[in-house]
Amino acid sequence: MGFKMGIVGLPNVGKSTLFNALTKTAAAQAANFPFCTIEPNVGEVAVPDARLDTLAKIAQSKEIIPTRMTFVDIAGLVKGASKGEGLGNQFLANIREVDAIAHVLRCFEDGDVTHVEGRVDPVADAQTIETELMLADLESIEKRRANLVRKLKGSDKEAQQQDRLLAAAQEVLEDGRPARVVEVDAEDAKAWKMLQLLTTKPVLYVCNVSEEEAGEGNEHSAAVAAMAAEQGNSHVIISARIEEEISQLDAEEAEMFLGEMGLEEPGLDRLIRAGYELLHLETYFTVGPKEARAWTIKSGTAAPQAAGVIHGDFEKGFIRAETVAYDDFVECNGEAGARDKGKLRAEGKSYIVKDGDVLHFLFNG
Ligand SMILES: Nc1ncnc2c1ncn2[C@@H]1O[C@H](COP(=O)(O)OP(=O)(O)OP(=O)(O)O)[C@@H](O)[C@H]1O
Ligand SMILES: [Mg+2]
Repeated sequence: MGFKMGIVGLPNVGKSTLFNALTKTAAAQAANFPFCTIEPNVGEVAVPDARLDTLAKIAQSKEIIPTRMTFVDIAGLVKGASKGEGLGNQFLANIREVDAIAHVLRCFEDGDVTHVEGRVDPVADAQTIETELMLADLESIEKRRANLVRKLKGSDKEAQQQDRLLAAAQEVLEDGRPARVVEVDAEDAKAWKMLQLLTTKPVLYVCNVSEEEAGEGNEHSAAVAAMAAEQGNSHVIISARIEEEISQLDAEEAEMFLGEMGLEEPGLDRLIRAGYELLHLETYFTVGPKEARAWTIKSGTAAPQAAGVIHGDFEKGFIRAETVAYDDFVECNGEAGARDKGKLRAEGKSYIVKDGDVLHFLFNG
């Protein structure tokens, strides 16, 4: 399925620096994915997961293949983008296509790097961008509702549902709030998502701080943290500059560098994991002597659909899944041990796959 995060923010806040750092990681592992096509501003990034290495060691897998997430580096938005012909609207269309937004906020003071508004104030910047996204949503809602008028005269159920949802979004937006605050029933969830409103996308704030502040952050990132908590959004503190430097080092050098900076892991790993959580994603594994591989599913996915992530035929011909929980797999030192100790379960079509499951699918095909 492929989950996409859009990197969004004002110009010159460090979006491309971050994107470059992220995609350097992917470049190093690109050999594992010979068939993956990458557009210039779109990059696939491996999702770091220490469990995969542990599983590979136990099963003596020849290859380790992490699961991946897509990042899209979107050009800077400015005040008035929602009204802008051409580029402004083009960028907004790019945002429409992503599943979640990584909103980069300039939290570093550096006189040499120009801030478009001439001051460092990430909370105000966040509001500038959110306002543009809200205006863009309002405009598209008005257009769409106008187009629905004719259909509403008949008894088109779908049009009625759309119009009702659009009206609910319009009401909060006119009140100066993002559409994500609208509470949506389960029956409307799909149609709501299909509206692709920009301000319904989950947001992760990325506080881009200076190199010295990568560990603890600063007053600006603290202000963002407070804003995020109030909104129910999450945030990470990162120095895009450092991440870029780290991404160019080999594993050993990177570890030394991190140690010197007093950091436990690259900020990118935290960012990717936060994005994963934001999208309610989970990982299951397939493990054998050939390869140990991680796969991404939405939380709450049933076994046949989880199998479908590997191949459509696995889903169509699904018979059952042999399942070992990650901890059991490690404790029993592999699948054979798990089987001996009765930790290998056979699960049917209604089984909801759990994060960390090691799976083996049986199917007709
Ligand atoms: N944490 C940081 N500390 C200091 N300088 C930084 C930091 N992050 C990025 N920069 C610098 O800020 C400048 C702008 O970065 P970058 O080009 O990544 O921004 P951008 O958001 O992609 O801009 P645009 O929207 O114009 O494409 C670069 O000179 C970059 O080196
Ligand atoms: Mg850029």
